[in-house]
Formats: sequence, C-alpha cells, structure tokens
Amino acid sequence: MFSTEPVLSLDHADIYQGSKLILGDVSFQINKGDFAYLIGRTGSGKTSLLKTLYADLWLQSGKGFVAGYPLEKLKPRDVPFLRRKIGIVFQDFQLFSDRTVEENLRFVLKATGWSSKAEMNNRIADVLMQVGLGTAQKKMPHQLSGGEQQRVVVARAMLNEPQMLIADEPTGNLDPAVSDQIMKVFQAINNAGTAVLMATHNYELLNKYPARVLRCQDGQVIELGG
Ligand SMILES: Nc1ncnc2c1ncn2[C@@H]1O[C@H](COP(=O)(O)OP(=O)(O)OP(=O)(O)O)[C@@H](O)[C@H]1O
Repeated sequence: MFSTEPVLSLDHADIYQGSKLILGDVSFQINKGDFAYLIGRTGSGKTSLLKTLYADLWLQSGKGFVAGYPLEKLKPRDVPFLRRKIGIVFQDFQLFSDRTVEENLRFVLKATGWSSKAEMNNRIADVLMQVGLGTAQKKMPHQLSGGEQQRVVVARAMLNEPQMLIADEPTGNLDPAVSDQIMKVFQAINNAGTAVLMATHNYELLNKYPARVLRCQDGQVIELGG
C-alpha cells in the first residue's frame, strides 16, 4: 500500500552523550508507513538515540538520514526545518498552562511560518479531530485529563503533517485504559501514512499492538525477529 521510501535511515551511526559512546554501529531503516517500538532497559540509550534523530544530539560518526536531511552534514540553521518534518512527543505534557488548547496549537503554527487565520483555524480543527478532541479548542489544559492533554500534545506534533512521529515514553504517566487511547491515536496516524517510532517500557502495548521492535542492549540496537 505504501512505498518503501525511507523516512529514517541510520548507517553505522555512533550515538554519543558528550564524549561517552552510548550506542555503536547503529544501522536500521524506517519506511513511510512503518510502526516501530524502541525498547531497552533504563539507561540503555533510547532517549539518546531519539535525540540524535531530531538533532538534539549531533551525529558525530556514521551516517543518518531523517525526513530528507543528512544528520552528519546538518547545519544549526537546518534544525528547525528538520523538526517541522518530524513530530515529537515526550512523556511529560509540555503545554502552556496559561493558554487554551487552541492557543497552544496556534503558537506552534505561527512559530513555523503560518499566517492565514482561516488556514490556522482549519488545521487546528483537523488535528484535534484526528486525536478525538474536536470540542476541546477553548479548554485550558488543567480542564483536561492527563490522557486528553497528551492527545493535544500528539495533535500539536501533527500540525505540520510530519513524515514521522517520534515518541519518547508517550504513555509513561498514563494508566492502561488511557494508554490504549493514545495507542489507537498513534495507529490511526500511522494508518494514514505517518511513520511512528515509539520508545516504551510498556511491554503490554507490544503484545496488544504488535509492530517492529528495535531493542537497545549492550551498546547496540538490534531488531527483534528481524
Ligand atoms: N545529558 C547527558 N550527559 C551525559 N550522559 C547522559 C546524558 N543523558 C543521558 N546520559 C547517559 O546516557 C546513557 C543513556 O541514557 P538514555 O537516557 O539515552 O537511556 P534510556 O534508554 O532512554 O533510559 P530511560 O529508559 O531511563 O529513559 C545513560 O548512561 C545516561 O546516564
């Protein structure tokens, strides 16, 4: 159904925190439409790997390619453009607590170059609909549950129609029923063609929503069953 165009590829990449090698010789590819989990013990390097993909850590050796950008040749001025092509979701909901849902989303659109009020309103309505929160526009974050806030964060990550969603423990603070809702949102996003790479400790989700599994272990990334 989807082409096998890679949205992410790492080729003999070394992932460092400062001068400390965290993961060595990492090679894998994620194609448009793929869903992959990233698992591994605490401290095994999941977050460091994800940070390298959105250029919070620089790729110092090996090659990397994310949404059309070569990581090893990336210039600081490219970083905001790279990040527009990927949506990023963390465990802690980082919404502005003093702004409505709509204002939170509009802030990101303006910061990423949108100017037409009508187009911004349409896009905000679309992404909120996509995460099942079509009526939450005027609400303040504190009026929403944790799961709803996380869905707003996912909606925010989808504003610029990213090629890939990168999520670091997106269900970490949520109870199982609410984690299920987030997973269903991710699946719908994935079915619509956006690749998803999700770091998680939640093995129940892996069983319930099977997909590719990459594991960080002993300084390496291995594909399970691959
Ligand atoms: N800012 C930093 N400076 C130096 N070392 C760091 C930094 N952040 C993380 N590390 C180290 O990098 C290693 C990998 O950490 P990382 O956060 O990537 O693991 P993780 O698999 O995401 O863990 P968790 O599941 O607990 O989030 C650890 O040894 C950690 O101590």
